[in-house]
Amino acid sequence: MSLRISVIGTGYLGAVHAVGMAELGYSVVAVDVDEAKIAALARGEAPIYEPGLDELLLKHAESGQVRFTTDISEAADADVHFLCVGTPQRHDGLAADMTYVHAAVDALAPHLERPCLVVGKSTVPVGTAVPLAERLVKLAPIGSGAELAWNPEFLREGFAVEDTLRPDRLVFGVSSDEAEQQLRSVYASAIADGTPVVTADLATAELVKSAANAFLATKISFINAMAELAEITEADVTKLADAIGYDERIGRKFLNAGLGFGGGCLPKDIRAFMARAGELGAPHALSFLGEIDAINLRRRERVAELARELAGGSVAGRRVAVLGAAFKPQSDDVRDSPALSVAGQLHLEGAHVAVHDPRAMANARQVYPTLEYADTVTDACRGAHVVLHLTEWPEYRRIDPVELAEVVSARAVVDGRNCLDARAWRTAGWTYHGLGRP
Ligand SMILES: NC(=O)c1ccc[n+]([C@@H]2O[C@H](COP(=O)([O-])OP(=O)(O)OC[C@H]3O[C@@H](n4cnc5c(N)ncnc54)[C@H](O)[C@@H]3O)[C@@H](O)[C@H]2O)c1
Ligand SMILES: O=c1ccn([C@@H]2O[C@H](COP(=O)(O)OP(=O)(O)O[C@H]3O[C@H](CO)[C@@H](O)[C@H](O)[C@H]3O)[C@@H](O)[C@H]2O)c(=O)[nH]1
Repeated sequence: MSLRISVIGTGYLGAVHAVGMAELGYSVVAVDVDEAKIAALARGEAPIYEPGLDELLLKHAESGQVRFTTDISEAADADVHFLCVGTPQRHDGLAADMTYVHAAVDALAPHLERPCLVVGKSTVPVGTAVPLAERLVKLAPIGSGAELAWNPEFLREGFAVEDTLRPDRLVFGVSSDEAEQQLRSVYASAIADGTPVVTADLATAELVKSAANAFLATKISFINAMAELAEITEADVTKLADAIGYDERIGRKFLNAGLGFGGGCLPKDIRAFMARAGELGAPHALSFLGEIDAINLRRRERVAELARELAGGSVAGRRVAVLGAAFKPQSDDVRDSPALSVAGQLHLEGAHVAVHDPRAMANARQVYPTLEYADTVTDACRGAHVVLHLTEWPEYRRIDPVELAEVVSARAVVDGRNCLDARAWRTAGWTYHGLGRP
């Protein structure tokens, strides 16, 4: 009989994971406490924008391969339960808020009458899983045989469906051979296609995830530190990245200098990692991540500063067009969006900020309701004294600077992602400013 899977938490990770498991042929029940989200998913409507998700969701919701519910007791019969709830940054510090993980286990455990594997996918501080396993066993009915494993998730938003169906690696944090075998059967098709598997203890699996995101954040801040120097020396950080990236030990990926990293993962994960190191008595081990965070946040301030300079010293009373609201292209996610952070700052300084984004306007409006939102790039830029290109949607690269010049008040553009055609913009009479790119 095919495996029965439950997925607890249907956000950016869980919704895709649930649908991905259905695509692999498993019978899936997906649970969330958010009634509106579950109602939308049950209708076959994805509550997030993620390329490829709509089609798969519709197919599997209609066929009943995946069901959505707010009633966690409906997950009781699953063989494998994936925990995909949020672990955001706490409001009172850097550490991860583990409330949702605990609540999910507390709600699920009493229903686990039969042997099953509960698999954590959320990103958690190292040292979470062992006590969580004890909590699970304590709250499950006596003799239920429920066991905990950790299988961190590495998907990228914008490529989430692809990364779920064809992961580049699998990490299984397990306490028994049975747990490993169960995870191997869940992911049998990816493993048959050659996806490498690293099997480890629970702590290693947790640590791998934090380490991966810390490394990615470090790579981005490294190149952005180079961009700071390139800007002063009028060197070109994009060429620098190409040149060092040809060294296979370095690699060109994640060396795109610009406005820096945001989103629901890298910023909060490096902070939680630092906080955890402190709790473990090793604060110095990760103190460099504080600098990685600081370099990253300086990029946002630099773009705000350039906007002020280009607007004649202050943005008060000036019109600023912000192209991009999502934290990255191909996503509607605005969590810790660098673009919106800059937009919000300039708005606070008295600018009239008009934002455009192909997918993230509804989410942006919820977080920054006082900004203006324009349906088209042209409308966002009408009368602008400065245009800020802050999220590199492909359509922004196709903007004709000659046409756009007709609607702005001043031809000044900051390319916060260093990917517009600088020569074309300058030829059309614009003052073009990249970040570490002359
Ligand atoms: N977003 C990503 O690309 C990604 C990738 C890898 C790992 N992660 C990690 O996965 C976790 C989830 O991230 P996300 O981006 O999907 O967050 P999210 O906020 O989009 O989704 C979390 C979901 O969990 C639900 N939830 C909260 N408490 C619940 C409970 N008790 N029972 C059932 N549902 C509950 C929320 O309503 C929400 O829908 C985080 O730990 C994150 O770091 C995320
Ligand atoms: O060269 C680069 C690459 C990325 N970014 C920025 O970095 C952020 C994060 O990008 P990316 O890592 O592609 O997006 P996420 O979807 O947040 O994915 C990260 O976070 C997930 C959640 O933990 C992990 O699963 C993924 O492996 C990890 O890449 C975005 O703001 C990007 O604009 C840069 O500034 N320069």
